[in-house]
Amino acid sequence: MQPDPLINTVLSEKSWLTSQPTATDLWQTALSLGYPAALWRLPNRADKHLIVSLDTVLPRVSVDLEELPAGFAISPFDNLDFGPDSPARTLFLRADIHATFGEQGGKIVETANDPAVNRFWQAVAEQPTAERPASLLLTDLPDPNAQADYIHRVAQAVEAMQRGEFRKVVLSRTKRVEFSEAPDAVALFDTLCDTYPTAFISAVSLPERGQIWMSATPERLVSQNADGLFRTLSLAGTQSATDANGVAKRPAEAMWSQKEIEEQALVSRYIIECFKKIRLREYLEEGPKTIVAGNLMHLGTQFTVDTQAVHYPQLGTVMLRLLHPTSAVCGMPRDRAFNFIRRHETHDREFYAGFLGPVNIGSTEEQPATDLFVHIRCMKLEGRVATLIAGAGLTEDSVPEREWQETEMKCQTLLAVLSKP
Ligand SMILES: C=C(O[C@@H]1C=C(C(=O)O)C=C[C@H]1O)C(=O)O
Repeated sequence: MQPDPLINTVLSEKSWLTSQPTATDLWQTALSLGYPAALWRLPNRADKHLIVSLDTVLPRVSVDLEELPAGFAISPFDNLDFGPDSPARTLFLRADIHATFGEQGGKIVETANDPAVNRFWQAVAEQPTAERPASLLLTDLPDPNAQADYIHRVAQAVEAMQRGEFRKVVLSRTKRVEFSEAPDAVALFDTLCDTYPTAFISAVSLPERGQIWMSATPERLVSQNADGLFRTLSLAGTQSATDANGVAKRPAEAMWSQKEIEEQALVSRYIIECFKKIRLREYLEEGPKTIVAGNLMHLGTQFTVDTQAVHYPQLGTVMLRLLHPTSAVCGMPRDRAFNFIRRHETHDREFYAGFLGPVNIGSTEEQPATDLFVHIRCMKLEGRVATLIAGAGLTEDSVPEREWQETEMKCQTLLAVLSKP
C-alpha cells in the first residue's frame, strides 16, 4: 500500500510523526502492542480499510446491527443458537482507530477519544520501518492420511444421506503449509486484493489467540446499506474456472450437473424458508447464474430486499440470525447436518465457515453500512504455519474422490497466492 498523504495531514499536529504511516506501520504497531486489527477490501472496490481495536481481549457480542457501534465482526462456525440464553460468540473489534486507503490517498475516519490512541500514534512514530521479506519459501506439511480419512468420512455421509438421515452436509478438511519466515500479512493481503478483485479480502489479527485469519471469499451473507438495501447470496456447485489447458472458461458456457443444480437450489430454498419464517414476500430473486470466484466457478442466486419499502429496518439482524450457518457451509436439515459435522470432522472449524466483515462502518463520503461474508477460502496463520480449511457440499450422489479434488481446488485459491514470489 502507498504512503498516505491524508493521514499525514490529519496527524500533522503530532510533531513526533515525521513520515506518513502506511497500513503496514499501523498493522505492525497494533501487533507489537497486542491490539487486535482488521484489514479488508469489499468486492469490486479500490478502497482498503484498517481498524485497530484498543481492547486487548475482545468483547463477545450477539450481532445486533441496530446496537453495535462501528467495527468489525468475526464469528466462529459454531454460533448456531443466537437465542437469549446462548452465549455470545462473535468477536467484535470496535473501530477505535479507522484508516482508509484509497486511490486518492487515505484518511483517518474515526478514532476513539482515549489516551491509548495517543500512545498508539506515538508507537507508530517509533515503529521501525518494516522491510518486506524478499521471497518466502513455502513447504507442505503433509498429512499422509488426510485424503483417505476425508474420503472415508464422505462415504459415511453419503451412506447416512442414502438412509434418509439428512439431505446435504458440508464436510471440511485442513491443509498445512510452512513459510521459511513469518509472512507479512499486509503484503499477502495486497496480493490477494490484486488477484481477486471481485472477492471480499480480509486479514484479521487476534492477538489473544496468537492468530491471523486471512481470506478471499466470494460469498456474501448479509449486507445492509444506508439506503436500507438488504442483500444475500445463495452459492453452491463448484468447478474450475479454467479448462484442461489452463485457458479461462466463459462463465456463460459453464455446464452444471443435476447434482450441482440441486445442491445450489437447496441453499436458495433455505434462504426462502428464512424469508417465509418472517412472512417476507417482497424479495427480488436473480439467478441462478454462474459466478467466477478466482480459480473457481459457482452457481449463485442473488436476493435483495428494499427494507425501507417493506418497513423492516432490522431485516439484516433478523436474517443473520436465521441464516447462519447456511446450507452452503453446514447442510440440510441444518441441525442434523451440524451434528454430523460435529461428530465426524476431526478438526475445530474455529472461524472457518463463520462470518466476518465491517459493521456500521462508513467513510466521510459514505453512510455507515454492514457487509458480512461467509468465511470461506480462508486460512489461519500462526507464526510461520498456515492452516487452510476448505469444504465441499455433499449429497447422496457425491463421489468421494471428486469431493476431495474439490477441496484441493478450494485450497488453491489462497495457496496460488501464497506461493507467488
Ligand atoms: C464450503 C465451501 O464453499 C461452499 C461450498 C460450495 C460447494 O459445495 O460447491 C461452493 C461454494 C461455497 O458456498 C468452502 O470453500 O470451503
